[in-house]
Amino acid sequence: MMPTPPDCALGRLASGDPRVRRAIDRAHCILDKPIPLLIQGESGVGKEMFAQAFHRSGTRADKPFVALNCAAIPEHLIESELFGYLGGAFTGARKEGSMGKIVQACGGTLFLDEIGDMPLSLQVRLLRVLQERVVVPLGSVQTIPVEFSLICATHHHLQDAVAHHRFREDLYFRINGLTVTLPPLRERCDVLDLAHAMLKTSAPERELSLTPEVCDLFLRHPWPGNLRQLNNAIRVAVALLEPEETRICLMHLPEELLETDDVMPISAAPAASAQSSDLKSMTLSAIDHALASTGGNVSAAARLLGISRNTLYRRMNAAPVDSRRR
Ligand SMILES: Nc1ncnc2c1ncn2[C@@H]1O[C@H](COP(=O)(O)OP(=O)(O)OP(=O)(O)O)[C@@H](O)[C@H]1O
Repeated sequence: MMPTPPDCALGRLASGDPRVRRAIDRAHCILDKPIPLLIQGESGVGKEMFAQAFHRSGTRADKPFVALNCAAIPEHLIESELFGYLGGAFTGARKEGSMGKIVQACGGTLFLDEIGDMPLSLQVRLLRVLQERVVVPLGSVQTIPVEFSLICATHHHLQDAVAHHRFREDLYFRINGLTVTLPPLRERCDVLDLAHAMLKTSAPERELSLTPEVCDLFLRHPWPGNLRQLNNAIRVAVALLEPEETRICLMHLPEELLETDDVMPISAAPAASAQSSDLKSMTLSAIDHALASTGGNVSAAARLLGISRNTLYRRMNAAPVDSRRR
């Protein structure tokens, strides 16, 4: 499998994690081929961002990317949103009708988020569209030919849903040309890389870093909200930073991160002592992760941790042998 070129949108998705890298490379192999992509993973792992990057990397990049979240709208509305309708097709319908997401996506990409939550009755209709490549809007007898690239995403295990008759097997085989699974953030080894990339995006004009305590917390936190939660934490921290400050420390983080962690709560840790205890409390897991994600490059690991190279060497040498085996 060829590595994804770094100059396309898929290649630019920050990832030092081998599972994500493999998902990117596999998806890149089917770019511009008539193979539907299915993206699995917990909420907030970046499924929609992955789908958008996939769309932007292909020849359809300048065509529409049309998304529909099947879990976010009621059953009767999904039908009209997806297939469109003629004016007056049902009570409350717009006078001028609606072309529907499938027709809007023609020539581009249709992204069906939370496909596992699509009601069974609509699954039959979607299957027909995918097989026959035509849409019949509600209230119409005319067929509209459609051509689009399909990406679906779900946090459900679709094979289980098929086994429990909540998802049609024939539709499952239609939509999973290639399945990629994005791991939850707690299992990724590039949490600090992601945090730094998000820092750059949140404050492009500033040279900001994370204190070792923050790195340590980030590495230990279970991140139930995944990348969405990390991104939110970074945005909050940047907003709370004083203009002259350049280091994100614990006091800048959202409270729920500190409450669910065994780090000393901020109420008991005044800002000054939080700063001075940074280095002492930096655990070896932070150092190990930083070294692992930089391929053992001490200078890069020190930059990632927001400390100098010499300080990192001192910290590594001071580490008791037993604790290094943790
Ligand atoms: N590769 C990435 N780099 C930086 N930030 C990211 C990345 N992927 C996701 N994010 C951040 O996480 C947020 C959630 O991403 P996204 O909506 O793609 O997740 P999702 O898995 O589709 O979530 P859901 O299942 O809840 O719809 C995004 O708004 C973005 O802020």
